[in-house]
Amino acid sequence: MNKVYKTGQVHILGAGSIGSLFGFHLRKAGVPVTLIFRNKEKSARFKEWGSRVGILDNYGKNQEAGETENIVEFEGGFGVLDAPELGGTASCVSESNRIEKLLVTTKAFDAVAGIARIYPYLSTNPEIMLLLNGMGVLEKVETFFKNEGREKYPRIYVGTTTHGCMPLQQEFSYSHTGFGSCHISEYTTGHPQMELGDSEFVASMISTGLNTGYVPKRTMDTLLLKKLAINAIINPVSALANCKNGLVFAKADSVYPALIPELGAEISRIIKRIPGIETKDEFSAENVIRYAFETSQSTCNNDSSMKVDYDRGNRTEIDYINGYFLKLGEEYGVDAKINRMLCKLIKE
Ligand SMILES: NC(=O)C1=CN([C@@H]2O[C@H](COP(=O)(O)OP(=O)(O)OC[C@H]3O[C@@H](n4cnc5c(N)ncnc54)[C@H](OP(=O)(O)O)[C@@H]3O)[C@@H](O)[C@H]2O)C=CC1
Ligand SMILES: CC(C)(CO)C(=O)C(=O)O
Repeated sequence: MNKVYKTGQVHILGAGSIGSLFGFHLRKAGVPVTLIFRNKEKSARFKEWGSRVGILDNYGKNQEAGETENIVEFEGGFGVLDAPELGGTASCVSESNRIEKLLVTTKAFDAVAGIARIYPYLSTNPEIMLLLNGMGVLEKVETFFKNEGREKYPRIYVGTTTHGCMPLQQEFSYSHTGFGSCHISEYTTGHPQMELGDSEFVASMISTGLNTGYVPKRTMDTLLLKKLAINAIINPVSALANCKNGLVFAKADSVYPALIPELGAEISRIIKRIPGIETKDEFSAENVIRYAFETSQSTCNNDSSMKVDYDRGNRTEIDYINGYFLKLGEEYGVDAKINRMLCKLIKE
């Protein structure tokens, strides 16, 4: 059995596309996983379904072909947090079974409220890994734990991923449409930086086979900005143009050819004004557009996470993505008019 089998339970807050994808591969690597659903109805449906998650490995293949075939499932392999805050009974949350390792894969705007809800079940020094798009969540999570009266001190990791995953019609089943990578770093303040391999949680994530690695914080800062730029191009355009990631550039070109070049140039101007960004060449307009193009192709069959929400009439992460560039633009004196327009169009 895999070495990581002995590591503690990983709890996943946000068992949607990305949470289920990582949960599935953690289980495959022998890591015990408990999913945390929003309410007891969903948790009951999951148990009735056999506590399994289905993943269709569909990268590089035609999305239309055999969608419901070849879904690999983890039969009865997942625990479910059954806590009163979530409408359950807390039967599985004893003193000795507090949440030690929490993977947060909610949307950016749900993260803090979700953590607050399960706060009573966290151990005193939990490890919390934020694996979500957009910027600004880390600061909010830090503020939450620093609030007066809180007596839990988490070790915090931040991750970013370019895997593409989207829901299938069958609940608890997802299509892994784009095989990307995942990078993780530690952002705990007031603690020495860890060395690779220092954390069983990080080791478990690396064991997933999802092309996951640990990087130093400096590298991660750059990766997070790159991913923000990628999402600021692919996500709103795919939602507004109603297309899969692979068609974002062609659709934008046919409707408004200047959109992506102007957006890329605007993002580049903003990022270059951020003090301390050493790798300014990496953020030339040309490179920003290239990163987005490459990700649109490696996840060509994916519906971006923003498109999924936009189509369903749900709240989107626009404020944490293009809205974040808007805020940076205001701070550094760059008129972020294209980002402003995209925020407005997505919210209309
Ligand atoms: N999908 C993709 O291809 C990629 C997504 N990302 C990023 O990953 C993050 C997750 O995206 P994605 O997986 O697509 O989103 P999903 O909407 O599929 O998943 C988010 C999940 O969080 C759950 N949730 C929200 N609040 C709570 C709560 N309080 N308690 C328990 N569960 C909660 C939601 O539950 P409910 O369904 O009940 O609302 C939902 O299942 C986002 O930041 C996204 O931008 C990054 C790379 C690729
Ligand atoms: C990698 C990509 C663009 C995959 O669709 C994504 O991050 C998202 O959908 O939010």
